Amino acid sequence: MSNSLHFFTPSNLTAPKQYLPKPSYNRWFPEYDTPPSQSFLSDSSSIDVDAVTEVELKENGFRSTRRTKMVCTIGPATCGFEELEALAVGGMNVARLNMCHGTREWHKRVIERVRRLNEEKGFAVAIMMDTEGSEIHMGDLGGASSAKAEDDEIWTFSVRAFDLPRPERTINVNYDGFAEDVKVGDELLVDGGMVRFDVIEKIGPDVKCRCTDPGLMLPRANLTFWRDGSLVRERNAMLPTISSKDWLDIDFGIAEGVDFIAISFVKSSEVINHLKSYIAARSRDSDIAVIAKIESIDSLKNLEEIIQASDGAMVARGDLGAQIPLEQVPSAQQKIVQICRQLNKPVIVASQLLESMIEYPTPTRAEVADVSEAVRQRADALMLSGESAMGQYPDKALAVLRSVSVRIEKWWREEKRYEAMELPAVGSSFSDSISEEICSSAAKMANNLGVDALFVYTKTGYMASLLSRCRPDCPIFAFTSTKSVRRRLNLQWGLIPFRVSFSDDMESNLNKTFSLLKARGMIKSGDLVIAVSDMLQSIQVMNVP
Ligand SMILES: Nc1ncnc2c1ncn2[C@@H]1O[C@H](COP(=O)(O)OP(=O)(O)O)[C@@H](O)[C@H]1O
Ligand SMILES: C=C(OP(=O)(O)O)C(=O)O
Ligand SMILES: [K+]
Ligand SMILES: [Mg+2]
Repeated sequence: MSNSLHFFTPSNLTAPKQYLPKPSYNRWFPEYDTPPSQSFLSDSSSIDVDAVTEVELKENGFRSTRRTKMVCTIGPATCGFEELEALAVGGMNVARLNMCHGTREWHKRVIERVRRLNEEKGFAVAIMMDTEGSEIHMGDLGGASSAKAEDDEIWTFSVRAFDLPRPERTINVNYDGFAEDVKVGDELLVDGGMVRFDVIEKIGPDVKCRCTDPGLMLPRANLTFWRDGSLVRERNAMLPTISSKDWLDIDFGIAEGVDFIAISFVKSSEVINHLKSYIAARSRDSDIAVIAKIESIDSLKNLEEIIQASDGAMVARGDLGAQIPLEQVPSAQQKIVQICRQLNKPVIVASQLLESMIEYPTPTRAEVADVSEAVRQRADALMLSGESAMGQYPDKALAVLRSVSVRIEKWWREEKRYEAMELPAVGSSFSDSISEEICSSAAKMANNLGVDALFVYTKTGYMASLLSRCRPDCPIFAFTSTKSVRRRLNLQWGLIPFRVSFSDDMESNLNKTFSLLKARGMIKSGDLVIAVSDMLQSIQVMNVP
């Protein structure tokens, strides 16, 4: 059975495509026992599918496959091949490298391991490089894992570099103008208020401070200072969003072919546009996506233009919570997630999701509620930071994200709890508008007809993102012909990306993918599927033969 609706654009009106040729399945029938590594040869009869997704699909069935994607920050706890593999098995879709920490050599080795994992074990883990940015932070504590400040203690914050061992109660600050900028009487906050000091005296490059709220300070913790109840940010506004060290890291990221570059402390859309042209001029395929981190007051002011210019955004609650009152972070998160959805950009909710799991094997009830809320908001992805980078239980933390996601997504579908979100038109051309209409109609049909899966054939990934944006009840199988597009689609809600070569002939594409997926036990005869593509603007409803 096959029903199709066609929407002709001016271009395909003049050259209508031959449609509905006779199906021929056997040609495409793959070997059952091809190990993932061998299916990576880009011959036309192979399909690349994430080994973990395949297992999840078979275990949970179509409908209960996880829709929310997972990003893990890689650090000392997870940089080894086996630890990376454990995260990949646990469902990590994107590995994040935070350039605040470690050397380029260290990051290069991690990238190589992730690549090897993908090649040898059939994963499609994407890589995100996150810039350091030029905000003020402490030094690395000379190798110590933390420093404890007690009430009333006097500590020295200084721009001087110290010889090791680090003098007692002394903290190095990365920013040369620090001692000039602070004033006696300012309040100095470490990591958004985890530890607080009053500035009591300035002696040349040294700033003496009295601890007013004791606590643990971690290496390279963020520093902000407050005067008369407001954040002092004049100087920060003058620092470049992308520092000279960041540009070197970006060159490194381009050379390594990372999939995403996340930019810290974005203030306006200009820097995003600049970086995008920089990347386009330097990387041949220019398929590195740029993610804007929303973590400053300025980024909140220019939210829409920043998100519009970017390929995605991150709600970076760590620094955001240091710049705006904590009680405003949840509404900012809700707003950022909503704008991203409306502008069709993937959004990551980050920082402290399962903070207690850095030390403990189970999360707090409040953390589970926080993760649930992000899933309920239908964010594209959740991110682990310290939990996976340096925590005791990275795999357990990932398992919590996974199980909470699957549970909340199911609850949402069963209870139909979604408020219908108004999705404004995002495209600029008539053809784009048609694609949007096709995707929203296909998603609606999929919900109303209770289909098993949406199939989308997409060269650039755009059509897949439009379907994802509708957050349909069924999973979306996204077929694309390049590895890089497939890895990038990994960040988007509900997409199960496959790499497969296909032609302009939809009927043969469908037959080919049906038989490839049937052979792997991922679909079966009789399953109801709705298919769309960006080559032929049509919606087809069909049972798998
Ligand atoms: N590449 C790395 N090398 C060493 N430690 C790291 C690395 N990446 C992350 N970490 C550790 O994990 C913690 C949490 O990571 P993240 O949230 O990305 O950084 P930050 O705390 O600087 O915002 C860091 O504070 C640091 O202790
Ligand atoms: C993710 C964040 O950025 P970073 O870890 O680089 O400070 C954050 O501030 O929440
Ligand atoms: K960073
Ligand atoms: Mg940050």
